[in-house]
Amino acid sequence: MDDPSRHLERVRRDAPLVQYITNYVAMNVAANVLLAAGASPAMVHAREEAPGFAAMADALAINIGTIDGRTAEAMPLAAAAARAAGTPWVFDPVAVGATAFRQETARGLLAERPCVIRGNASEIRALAGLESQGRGADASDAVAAAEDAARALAGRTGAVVAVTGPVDFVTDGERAARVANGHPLMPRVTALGCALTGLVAAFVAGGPRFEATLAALACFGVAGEIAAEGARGPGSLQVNLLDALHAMEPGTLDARARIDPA
Ligand SMILES: Nc1ncnc2c1ncn2[C@@H]1O[C@H](COP(=O)(O)OP(=O)(O)O)[C@@H](O)[C@H]1O
Ligand SMILES: Cc1ncsc1CCOP(=O)(O)O
Ligand SMILES: [Mg+2]
Repeated sequence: MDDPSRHLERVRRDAPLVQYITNYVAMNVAANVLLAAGASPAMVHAREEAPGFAAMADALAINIGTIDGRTAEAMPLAAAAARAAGTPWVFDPVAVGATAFRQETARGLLAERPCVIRGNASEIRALAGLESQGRGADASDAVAAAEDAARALAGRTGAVVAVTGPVDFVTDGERAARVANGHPLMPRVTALGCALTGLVAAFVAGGPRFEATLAALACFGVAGEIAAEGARGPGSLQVNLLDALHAMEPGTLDARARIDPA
C-alpha cells in the first residue's frame, strides 16, 4: 500500500469535480466534506441534467438514502452515462435491506457497474442477498459478519467493496485490507457515512480504486480521531471534522493511518 497522503495530495492538486446524487440529510455535510478535502462538489440530481453532468464530471457518487420516484429514475440514467463516458462512480446503498423499492433500485444500479460500493455492514449483507439486522440507515451487524458478503459482492459485480464500522474492511475480490481509524462518536452524527462515500468518489477520480478507497477511509478516520480530541459531543465533532480534513498534514495522515492487509 502506498502512502495515503499521495492520494489526498492528488485530490488537493486536481480538485476533482464530484457529482453527488445524494439524500436530503447528507447534501450539506457531504458537500462540505468534499470542499474541506479540496474537491469540488456538485449536487446535481434532476433526471433532465444528471446524465449529461455525469458524462463530464471527474467522478459520480449515488446514494439511495431518500430516493423517490424521480431520483430512482435519474440515478440509473446518470450511472449509465458515467459508465459510457468512463467516469468512475461510487454507490452508497443506504438502508437497502429495508424495502423492496430500495432493493429494486439497487439492482438496477448494480447493473451499471459501480467502481466502488461503500456501505455499513448491514447494507453490504443485504446487498449481497444475505439476511441483515439493519432496519434503517444504521448498522446492526458487525463488520466481520459482512466480510464474506463483501468478497462475494466484489466478485459478482467487479466493484471494490468497502464495509465501514469500528474497523473498516475493503476488498476488490482478490486483495483485502482493514482500516482501523475513526472514533465511536462518528456514527452518532448523521450522514457521515454518506459524506465518506462522496470522499471516496473524489479519491478514485484520478487514482487506482483499491488504494484510493483505502486512502479515503484512512483520511476520514484520522480526521474523525483528531476531531474527537477537541469535541464535546456529536455537534462539535462534525464541525471539528471539517476543520481537521482541511488542515490535514500529509505527514500526520501517513503516521496515523492504520491500514493493514486482511
Ligand atoms: N465505532 C466506531 N469507531 C470508530 N469509527 C467508526 C465507528 N463506527 C463508524 N466509524 C467510522 O465512521 C465513518 C462512517 O461509517 P459508518 O458509520 O459505518 O457509515 P454509515 O453512516 O453509512 O452507517 C467511517 O469512517 C467509519 O470508519
Ligand atoms: C437518517 C437518514 N435517513 C435517510 S438517509 C439518512 C442519512 C443516513 O446517513 P448515514 O448512512 O451516513 O448514517
Ligand atoms: Mg450510510
